[in-house]
Amino acid sequence: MSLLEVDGLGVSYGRRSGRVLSGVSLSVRPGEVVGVVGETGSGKTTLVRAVVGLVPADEGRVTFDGTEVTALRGRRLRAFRRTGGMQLVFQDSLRSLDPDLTVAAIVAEGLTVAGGLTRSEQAERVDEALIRVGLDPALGTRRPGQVSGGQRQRVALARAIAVRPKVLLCDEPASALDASSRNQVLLLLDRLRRELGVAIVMISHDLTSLAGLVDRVAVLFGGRLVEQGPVGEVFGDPAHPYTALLVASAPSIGARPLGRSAASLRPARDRESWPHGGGCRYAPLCPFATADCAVEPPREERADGRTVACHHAETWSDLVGQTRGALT
Ligand SMILES: Nc1ncnc2c1ncn2[C@@H]1O[C@H](COP(=O)(O)OP(=O)(O)OP(=O)(O)O)[C@@H](O)[C@H]1O
Repeated sequence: MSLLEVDGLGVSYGRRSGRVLSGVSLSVRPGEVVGVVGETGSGKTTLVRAVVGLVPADEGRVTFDGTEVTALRGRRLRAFRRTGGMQLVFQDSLRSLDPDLTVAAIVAEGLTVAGGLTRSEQAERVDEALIRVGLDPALGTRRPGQVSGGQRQRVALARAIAVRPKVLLCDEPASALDASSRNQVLLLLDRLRRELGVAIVMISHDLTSLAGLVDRVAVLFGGRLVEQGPVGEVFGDPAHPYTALLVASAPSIGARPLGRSAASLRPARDRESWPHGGGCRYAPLCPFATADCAVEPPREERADGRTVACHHAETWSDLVGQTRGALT
């Protein structure tokens, strides 16, 4: 049973932006960690904002714990948000945390909004959340500018978990940090998932950050999911040429897709004239694309929890190497 179901989600920011997300489907089970990876501008932030109802969807549905979030408006949407079942954690905690509030007041924000707790119960929950993320409750009197970047990100996580959510939506939660603080935040997320049973959707452009943490991964390109499945399978044996390129470009994750070099997967640059119809968004760059890829919507093959949207999913890997000279 999935806790969060995203079904055919489409989003645009007005007519001029065009479709920023199209036909995105994703499901998250209780306690599961799902990674969403994609390059800058692929729509990752838009996806998490649309999931919590901060950006309206213009097609598709988001259902969380039995509630269709995309059908909620106005008062009902605000009431749903107050329950705190889904919590967003942003990349830049210096900007997302109110600089004038103390750490304790920040962590208490969601609890105040949800209501129903006495002052002392609320203070207890704040201390409990700070301890849970590895911070001394004595830090509660400081302001965001008076703690380190790594500590600030922990404060953002403490704020999110204080309301006991079922899903944390983390948008590049560690990418603004130095390597050591980044690792600590990733380890902390892993611990929170184990100790609290909270599901996590983790957005990142960095495969390495996702590799050791997530159960499943979805790959976004140009606002569409090109592939998703168990992380070991997707990173170990990519079914979409774009995923293969990402994996080959991230040697630190230890996977060796097809045993080939990144060069054979290198994007083609000679297809600018190809029509951008309803076909595969990656077609103009894909070294294995044929002309119909650009106009025909790619099939979504589903088997064993894996999905791949590629016309040549079964055959492109056989062409690696042969096509390089011909198409790139
Ligand atoms: N408020 C907005 N108004 C108009 N266009 C927007 C808005 N927010 C995002 N976009 C556009 O939507 C597309 C997807 O942006 P989004 O921020 O979701 O991508 P992203 O994958 O999260 O990128 P990054 O990794 O840089 O954060 C981009 O082309 C962006 O310019």
